[in-house]
Amino acid sequence: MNTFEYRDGSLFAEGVALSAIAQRFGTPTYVYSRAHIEAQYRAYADALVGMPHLVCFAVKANSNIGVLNVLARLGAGFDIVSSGELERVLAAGGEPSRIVFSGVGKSRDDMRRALEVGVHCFNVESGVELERLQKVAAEMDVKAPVSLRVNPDVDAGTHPYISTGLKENKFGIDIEQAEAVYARAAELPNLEVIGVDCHIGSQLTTLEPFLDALDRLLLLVDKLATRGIVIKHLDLGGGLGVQYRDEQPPQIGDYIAAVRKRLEGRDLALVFEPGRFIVANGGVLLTQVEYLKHTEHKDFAIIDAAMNDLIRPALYQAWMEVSPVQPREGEARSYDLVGPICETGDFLAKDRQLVLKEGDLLAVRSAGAYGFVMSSNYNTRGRAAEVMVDGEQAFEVRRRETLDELFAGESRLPE
Ligand SMILES: Cc1ncc(COP(=O)(O)O)c(C=O)c1O
Ligand SMILES: N[C@@H](CCCC[NH3+])C(=O)O
Repeated sequence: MNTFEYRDGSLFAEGVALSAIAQRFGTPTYVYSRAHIEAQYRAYADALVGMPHLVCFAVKANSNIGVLNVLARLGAGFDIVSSGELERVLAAGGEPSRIVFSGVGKSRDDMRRALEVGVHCFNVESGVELERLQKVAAEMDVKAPVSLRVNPDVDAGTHPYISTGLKENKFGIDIEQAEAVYARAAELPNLEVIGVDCHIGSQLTTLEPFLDALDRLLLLVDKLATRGIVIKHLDLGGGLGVQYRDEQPPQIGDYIAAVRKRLEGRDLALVFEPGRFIVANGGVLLTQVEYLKHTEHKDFAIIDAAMNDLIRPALYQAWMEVSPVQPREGEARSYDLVGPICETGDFLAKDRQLVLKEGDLLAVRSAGAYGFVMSSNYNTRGRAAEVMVDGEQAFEVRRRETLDELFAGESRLPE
């Protein structure tokens, strides 16, 4: 589904021209499409119809409260990794009983708050975390629902920084050790074992690694059953890839059909934690050309968005498609699109054939996931605004950060 399309020579987000958004809210600005986010969530949920399931949006991919609210209204669950994300979900109207809590470093405060509001499940990533959770739950005199995140040692075939299911990664419990840790969990009085969890990586473009991991999890579920440990749900994490350039990620329907087949005859509910799939192609980063700088070796378009706004190209050498908002006629040149930050790694795209003039608007596509959430204040740049388009209307769901807000909390030393 493509919600960003040209009409009469101008790029639109649903019914709103991106040029109008730039005029009203300035640049750089993230622009999201409600219709896209809803359609992607529904595609996941619809594929699972007839099986007990929970689609928990991975909040780390885009934690804007407007975005979370759109999903909460559809009845989505949420996958969180901090109490900050927990508070965002609550502020957005998310249902605590549909929250799963992932992450290798949950603090005692994180655990207390999640137990207080009553999350669906803790995805526990180590034996030491399990012992801590038992202690915190005992102090509160409650039972904590628990899944162990196992590391199935499969190669997701994705960028090494976003691959999480290999033995050498910090995530999860080695599948070889999992039975013993489950046995311990079953002994602990303030824990209730309910699931098995895994997440092997992000931006996967083939199904095999998902299905290999699932097969390994099912073997574990059977072994646990012989010990009398009954697993109620399988959490297969997120990770389904999207198209940034010419990738051909699997269709959600094919993925779920393959999962369905493997679960036939079993009494298991399913949990998924998709992030990128729901939001990546539902967002663009809108930016303006400040200068065109021609050197003997290169043509640079210096734009007002930078690596602090969108770090994916610098960090993962990620390809982000760039489209002119109002394309011009003329002879294209090969531009590197670079920001104002004092780093050679500050680029959003390289060697793009474009016809540009100073002041032109550009849309960096597929920026709805791991965009704003990974932004920083490097070079004392305020964070971009975020706008949600809903049909013919555009709402500012986060205003541009002012310098006052940026400095808040800092102070001089006493005289
Ligand atoms: C535990 C966990 N769940 C879900 C996700 C979401 O992944 P994706 O955005 O690739 O769907 C991640 C990020 O990779 C993760 O670490
Ligand atoms: N931030 C990464 C994905 C990380 C997934 C989180 N476990 C990206 O932009 O591709």
